[in-house]
Amino acid sequence: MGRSWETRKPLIFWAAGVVAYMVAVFHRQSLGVTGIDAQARFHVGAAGLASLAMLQLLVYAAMQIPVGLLVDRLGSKRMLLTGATVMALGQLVFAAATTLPGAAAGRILVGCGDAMTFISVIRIVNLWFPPRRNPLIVQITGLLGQIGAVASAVPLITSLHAHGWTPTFLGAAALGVVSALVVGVALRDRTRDSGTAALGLRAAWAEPGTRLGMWTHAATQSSAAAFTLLWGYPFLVEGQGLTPRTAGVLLTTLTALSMACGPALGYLAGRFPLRRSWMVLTIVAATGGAWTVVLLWKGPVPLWMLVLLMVAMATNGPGSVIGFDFARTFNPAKRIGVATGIVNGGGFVASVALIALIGISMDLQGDYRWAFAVQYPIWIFGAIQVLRYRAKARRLPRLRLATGNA
Ligand SMILES: N[C@@H](Cc1c[nH]cn1)C(=O)NCC(=O)O
Repeated sequence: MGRSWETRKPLIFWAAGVVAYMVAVFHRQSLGVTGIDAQARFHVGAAGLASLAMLQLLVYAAMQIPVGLLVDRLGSKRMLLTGATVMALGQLVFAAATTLPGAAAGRILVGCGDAMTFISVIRIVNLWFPPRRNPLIVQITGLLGQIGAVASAVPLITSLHAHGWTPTFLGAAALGVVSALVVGVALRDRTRDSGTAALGLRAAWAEPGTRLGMWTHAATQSSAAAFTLLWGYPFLVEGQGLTPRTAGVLLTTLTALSMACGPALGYLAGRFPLRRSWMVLTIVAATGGAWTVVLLWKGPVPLWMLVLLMVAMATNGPGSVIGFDFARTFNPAKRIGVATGIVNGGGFVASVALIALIGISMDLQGDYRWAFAVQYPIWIFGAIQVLRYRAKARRLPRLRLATGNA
């Protein structure tokens, strides 16, 4: 019994964290899938709806470093429980809200609780699994989170049409109870860190490997994130003249391919840790290359080329996870929370900035081609920073971490 518990407990703890993460992604996506009803309920147009989504993402991004510090001090279990409770509260507020400020308060709470979840799960993986298996397990965590996103659409829309707004979001809030119960019963934390938060933050930031991870996350994930979270559907329907159904199929294809790509990249990153930065640069180049063909195409882009664009962007989410692997291999376990927070925060700040820049560009000149061209500075600057911090990380002597190289 003792032995089998010892071998099973990492899996049980991780599974509890994954349940919490899937519920968090369900909450995160709940505004997107109920957007049309939200516009009617809060008397806002597309811009008002986009502002609510951006607000939630901004709070998520802004919370990454404080939450990372708290994860290091309080452990994953407390943070996952707090995150589940705050998100449930957010959905309660959203269920009752009838005005835009009320809705905004709900989305702020959801963004805040969501911010506590992924970092806490990454810490469970880092502490309980052997280093070689970390990249694959973190990829599978991301993949299972995507299932939470896909699974949110049908139940929420069905419930919205059958029972209406308030009961649907009360139901979503109740999921927080499930998440808290699973974490409360199944997860045990390892010992807490005794260092000070300020020292942890300074040390994690000073480590070039952390910033290598941050720029990896920013350069890889922003294109697909902006596409799936807001601009993909209007680009495909208004910009390319596709039917809503074909646009939906392409977006689903992107998510499905991304889920298939995760384990493959996780395996490669674990097997060839010294080639991780090349994987990152290849992903950025492939994404930039596919977009360049699409943006330069005269007239409507053929469907096969749009499919190739989806294939290239499908590598973005899994590629971004390599950033967390840099954080892990270049930082000791006691500051893994804050290092992961820096990496995750960088990726989401870049994604929010890209979403905003595409919107501003569309308002100014109305052409999707020019609007999507705002991605180039992010890719180019991101790739330069990856090369720069890779060189810095390689120059430092590495005594401590087996795969601490780029
Ligand atoms: N880049 C994502 C992870 C991912 C994996 N596959 C697709 N996306 C990320 O940063 N996740 C953080 C989170 O809170 O979801």
